[in-house]
Amino acid sequence: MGLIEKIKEIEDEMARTQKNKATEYHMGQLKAKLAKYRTQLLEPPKSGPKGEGFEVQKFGNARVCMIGFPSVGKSTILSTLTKTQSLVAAYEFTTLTCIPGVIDYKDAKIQLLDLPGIIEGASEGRGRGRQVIAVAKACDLVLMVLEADKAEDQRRKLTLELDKMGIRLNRKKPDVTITPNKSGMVRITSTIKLTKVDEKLIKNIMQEYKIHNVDILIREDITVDDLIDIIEGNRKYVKCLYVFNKIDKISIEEVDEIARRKDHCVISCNLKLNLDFLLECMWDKLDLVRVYTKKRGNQPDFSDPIVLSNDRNGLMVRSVCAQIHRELVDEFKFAIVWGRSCKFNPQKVGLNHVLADEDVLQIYKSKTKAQLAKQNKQLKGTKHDRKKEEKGDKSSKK
Ligand SMILES: Nc1nc2c(ncn2[C@@H]2O[C@H](COP(=O)(O)OP(=O)(O)OP(=O)(O)O)[C@@H](O)[C@H]2O)c(=O)[nH]1
Ligand SMILES: [K+]
Ligand SMILES: [Mg+2]
Repeated sequence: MGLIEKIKEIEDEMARTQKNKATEYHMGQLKAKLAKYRTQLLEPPKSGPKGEGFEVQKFGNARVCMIGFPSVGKSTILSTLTKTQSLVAAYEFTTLTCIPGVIDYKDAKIQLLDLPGIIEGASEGRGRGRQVIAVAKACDLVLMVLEADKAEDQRRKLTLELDKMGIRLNRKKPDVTITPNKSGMVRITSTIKLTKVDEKLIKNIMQEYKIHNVDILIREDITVDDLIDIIEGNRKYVKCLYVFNKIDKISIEEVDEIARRKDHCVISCNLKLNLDFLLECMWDKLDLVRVYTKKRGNQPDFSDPIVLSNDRNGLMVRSVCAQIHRELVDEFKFAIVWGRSCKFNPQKVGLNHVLADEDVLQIYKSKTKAQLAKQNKQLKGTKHDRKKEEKGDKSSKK
């Protein structure tokens, strides 16, 4: 039996099983089994053709991709927001590969990826769904593009497909730490009351994974799925913005209601409606921080910031140095900062100072290794000369 069939079998059994307190433990075990098969499915094939991925070179300060059903308007969005033209047509699967474009926004460059449409069953290999979803895993933000009049159904299906491939949208990694011990048992500590799992259920799951010697520290009211996510360890927590396109097809009342929801943006490419707001939403969601560097006595270059990602690189001065030059962290002496991250303006700071958007930074270096070596050489040289002179003095006195 292939993996897909095994998965199907467990899914069928889960659908058949009534959900109640008595079946809770069995359901937990089924979920763990399912997760294990799905992880196997995610592993690249050991032999045979790997299947063409959609590798596109990273560019710019952040990467955003568009995921959606066919013909929801992904290519229209790319062609509208960037200088790149991606083929737009009324038939499904117009786009067959990954097409990158660049959005210039607030001095930053954001790479936007147009992708083929995906359909139900994508995670199990229908169409090029698996490759498409793999791209989403490596992005800073997913735009889930939905057709306004079919949006809820599309959203539910897409979320499920992404979920099956280990992508959790707009969620944080559950606060659970599992550390090995030598006690020969599973020890569970929780800092808050657990209402969705009990000790027996947790131990059942651990047994399913054949994990016996661990301490589990739980700091939030987790579900079985959260626990499995932590054990599997390969989940990706990705930000998502729900983009409702073609709002020209629904009523103004509906538009108004959707527009008020968190992480939602309503647009119409045809009517060129709200596209500026889409950019603003993307920018807010990406949460990028721009830092302008300046040289002593000069004005900062406000057109060319160093862009830091709030979650990936961290916001410390150290990250800026690392982006400028590999050795700058070692050569760093101190920096002076103007801006919102400071108590005083300007302020002298070290490598661990946390920067804020639009800060201005002036870095002072200590001498580089090469400079130090040169200095040493010169010093040696002068010592040598002095000795010579001294010797000369002595001999002349003789
Ligand atoms: N009514 C309406 N139609 C739109 C809008 N935006 C795009 N379309 C149309 O939707 C159709 C599909 O657009 P595409 O941009 O090719 O869609 P896609 O998502 O890239 O499609 P695939 O590449 O096939 O997955 C085209 O006929 C567009 O003109 C809109 O805001 N309103
Ligand atoms: K299309
Ligand atoms: Mg397209």
